[in-house]
Amino acid sequence: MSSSSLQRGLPLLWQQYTALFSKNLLLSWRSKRATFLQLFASFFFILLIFCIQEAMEKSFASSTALKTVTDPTALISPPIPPCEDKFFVNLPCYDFVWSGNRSPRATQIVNAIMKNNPGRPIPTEKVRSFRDPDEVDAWLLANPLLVPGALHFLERNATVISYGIQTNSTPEMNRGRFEDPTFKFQIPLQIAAEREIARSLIGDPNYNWVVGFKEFPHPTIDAIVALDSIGPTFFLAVSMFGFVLQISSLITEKELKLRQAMTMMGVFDTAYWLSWLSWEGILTTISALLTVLFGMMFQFDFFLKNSFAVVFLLFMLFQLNMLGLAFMLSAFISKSSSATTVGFFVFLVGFVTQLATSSGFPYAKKYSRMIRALWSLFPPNTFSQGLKLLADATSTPQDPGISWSKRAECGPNDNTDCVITINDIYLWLIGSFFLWFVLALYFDNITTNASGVRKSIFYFLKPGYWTGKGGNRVEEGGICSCTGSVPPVDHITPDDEDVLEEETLVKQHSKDGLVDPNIAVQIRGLAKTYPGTTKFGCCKCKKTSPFHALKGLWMNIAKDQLFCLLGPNGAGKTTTINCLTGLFPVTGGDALIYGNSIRSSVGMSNIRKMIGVCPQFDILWDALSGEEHLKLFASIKGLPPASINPMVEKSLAEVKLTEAGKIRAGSYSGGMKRRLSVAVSLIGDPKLVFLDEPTTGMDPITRRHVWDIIQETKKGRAIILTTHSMEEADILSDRIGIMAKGRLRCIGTSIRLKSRFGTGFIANISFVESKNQEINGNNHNGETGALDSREPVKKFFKDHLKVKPTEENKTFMTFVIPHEKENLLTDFFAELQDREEEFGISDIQLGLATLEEVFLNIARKAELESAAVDGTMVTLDLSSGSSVEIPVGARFIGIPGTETAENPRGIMVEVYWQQDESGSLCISGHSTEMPVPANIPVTDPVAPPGHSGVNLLGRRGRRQVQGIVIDPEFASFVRSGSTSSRRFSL
Ligand SMILES: Nc1ncnc2c1ncn2[C@@H]1O[C@H](COP(=O)(O)OP(=O)(O)OP(=O)(O)O)[C@@H](O)[C@H]1O
Repeated sequence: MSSSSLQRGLPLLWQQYTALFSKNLLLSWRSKRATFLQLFASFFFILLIFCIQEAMEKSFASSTALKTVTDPTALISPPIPPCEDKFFVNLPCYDFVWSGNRSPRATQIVNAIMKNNPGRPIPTEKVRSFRDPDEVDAWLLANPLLVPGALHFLERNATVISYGIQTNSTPEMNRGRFEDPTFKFQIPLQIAAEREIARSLIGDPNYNWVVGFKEFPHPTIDAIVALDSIGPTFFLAVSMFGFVLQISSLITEKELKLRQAMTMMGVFDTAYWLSWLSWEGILTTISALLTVLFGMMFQFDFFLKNSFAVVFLLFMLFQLNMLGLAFMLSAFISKSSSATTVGFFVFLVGFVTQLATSSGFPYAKKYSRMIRALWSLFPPNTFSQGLKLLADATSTPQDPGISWSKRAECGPNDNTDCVITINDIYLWLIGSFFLWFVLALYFDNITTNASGVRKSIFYFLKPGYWTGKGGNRVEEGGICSCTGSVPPVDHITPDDEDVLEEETLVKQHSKDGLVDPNIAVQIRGLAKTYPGTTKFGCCKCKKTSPFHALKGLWMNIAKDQLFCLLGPNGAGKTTTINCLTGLFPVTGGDALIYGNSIRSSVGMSNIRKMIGVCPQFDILWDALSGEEHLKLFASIKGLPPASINPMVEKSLAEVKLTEAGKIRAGSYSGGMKRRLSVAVSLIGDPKLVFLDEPTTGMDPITRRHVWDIIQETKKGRAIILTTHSMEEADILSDRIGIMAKGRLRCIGTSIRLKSRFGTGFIANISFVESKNQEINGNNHNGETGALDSREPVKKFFKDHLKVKPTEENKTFMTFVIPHEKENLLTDFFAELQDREEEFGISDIQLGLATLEEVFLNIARKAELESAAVDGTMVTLDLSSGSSVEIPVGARFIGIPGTETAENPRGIMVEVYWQQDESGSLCISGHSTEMPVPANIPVTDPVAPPGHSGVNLLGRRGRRQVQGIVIDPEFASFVRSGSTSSRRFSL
């Protein structure tokens, strides 16, 4: 399938939208628990409100507060209650105390009060008497909470008895019940005192004294009391489920670079956002609908009396607003684990502002419009006011609620200070939703993505953004960080002849404006410097200095060619790929991909249609299967719908994932994930494929299988492959470029590199076992004998080529023959073959050095080059037990202090290097000690920058001895650098 047959324009937008929508649906379906909570959380909260209301009704059972009272019944002569009935009392308590006990008449009156208390004569131990009110006060002060009140009698004369009442006037609340001291205690005590005083004065102990008390007729206070007060908080909590889930889905896609992968596949931002908006919009609508239905199910007047549409719209618009807010906030969050924290913070802020809203702020005439407008931007506030309006409209049985037609009118209960109607609330919610959504899109573009790039602050002012022809240019660094000035990279003329030749060729093409039809990618002086940034955090300033990751790459990559980019960690391979795929803006130079410049937005959008990328890390959704991944990416890429299913089947079969095609990628092994990533990169038959370490984590069999796939797909397209496996590079590549420290160090076919940078030819000589034994005669066991039998061969090599075996055992010997002896080899091996029988040789193999050796050589030289500049040292432990510090990558090291009469120039060793698991260079061993050749004159010791002077162990403190570098490369780096003194000059 060629890029020309891919979908474009509106059909592509629609295809991407439907694919992304299905992806969102699948993700929600696969995380059922979270989706269930999002939809049904309202049920639990409404149930809770219902329970709270029931509990309130129970505790108010003795009061008429929650009942409608139209014809209040009179309370006739209520009795003095027992003191234990009080909410807060210390036992044993008194029902009342009194003063005036020196008056017999008062004593008689009190006795009558106790005896005649309706329904319950008061026992004597429940009453306490005092002489006068002062005594009572002193006692009350010393004995709190022992009595609800006191009576004070004063007999003035035979016909006048004064009395006074003293009560604890604090009203009290306990578990939702209310105790008013006037009704609970004072009135019964007063009635009792007056009744008995009257009887005493009249002299008739049966005198009838009836007093009745009636409350006002009043309507019920509906359960909406609960909804009105706790409703806003509870419904805010309901919306938080969706809010947190939404933020975490968006951030996860950003964090796992899934968004970036989709962008590289050419996803439209519009399709991406619309797919989220519509799916979450559906969930929100269902959740709002269920909230209203649950409210009706629990028979709340709030939900029953207000029109269904009015209530539903309020809940739906509110939840949609919270969604917009979630979209917007997600632009500022980089870790999905922070979603809950952000959700909690928003909830807390919402809770506080809702409290203020419930208390009337700022929806009253005394507050300015401006304050109201600002306040209404935060969805929980408007929602809270909406709930209040609807609750007010159903607060009494007579209130009919708000109907759809009356939504723009002020309710009957709030028309005195009516500044906002439910219709205004809708308008605010719709307006603020669009505001949040537009801000979400804007911030999404101008905040840095997972790769640390963003669009400019005014990107939307560029016409190219709207026409689709450009406007995709990205910048580096966050909006709150200032990128420092980027120092230019010095151009260094390559010292390798092949690299220089390639550079000259590309420069010539570029100068002549020539586009070679056989070239897929032409890299023209590509440079990339990660700018140093200064980030202003809360209390500190973070500074990083600029880093030159690519220092000018020039090369051609032909069509139908697999170009392998090798290099140690940090060489700049991934940076090259990211620049070529448009993920990072380039600092200098350019690259043409099939004639399209990566620096032009139009070029880049053309390039995206013809490339496939398998990034270094697997970019997959754990919850989607292999098949679903391929379908999604194929749809994003724009494959015609009819071709998607056959393509997916074929692709799965190619990467041997047919069986696992329906299994979720989360349960794939590392190798399976890589294979799926390779399959994704090949979707749509791209003309250029980038494979960044595609076989990492694969077992040898699968790796070979993937090699087969790559070999197969090589036909008709260019592939740029990076790998740390030399075997892979050797087998697959048509051409290899080895990079180190941001520069191309060598380029050519595998054979060319081996012959130029390997130590030479490797000759493996195998011996005939029986011949050995024959020569050994009767010494069958002796190793010495076996070795002696090979002496003639050793001598033959030494005499003709001046080489010793690097490895030897009973049955074979290995010799490394330097390149300069190449012209002697034909005659040498011809003679060796002729004398095979004489030497007891069974087989002779001659090969070139391995690519690994070439790679290590190049990496070692690059490390040494940078060690000369920045002084990176490692410790070399010598077999003699001592150790020296040497620059990373140094090959020949002179050991200071080993000069003797026999070896006037001292001793040196050859250091062997290898790559560790992380790809860094480390010492693997060293050769036996040997004298420093006589032709190397001894001068001052080498002191790379950062290392001040030589410190010989024991002479100055306990610092390490620094080895003396005898590598020619190091000498030349140091000479061109800042350090001028060397111990050996070459
Ligand atoms: N966003 C960034 N900001 C600053 N420096 C970066 C950034 N990305 C990469 N680098 C640095 O640029 C250098 C090149 O990195 P790059 O990822 O291209 O190396 P690589 O050759 O792909 O290595 P590997 O084999 O480990 O993948 C490294 O030293 C790295 O630390």
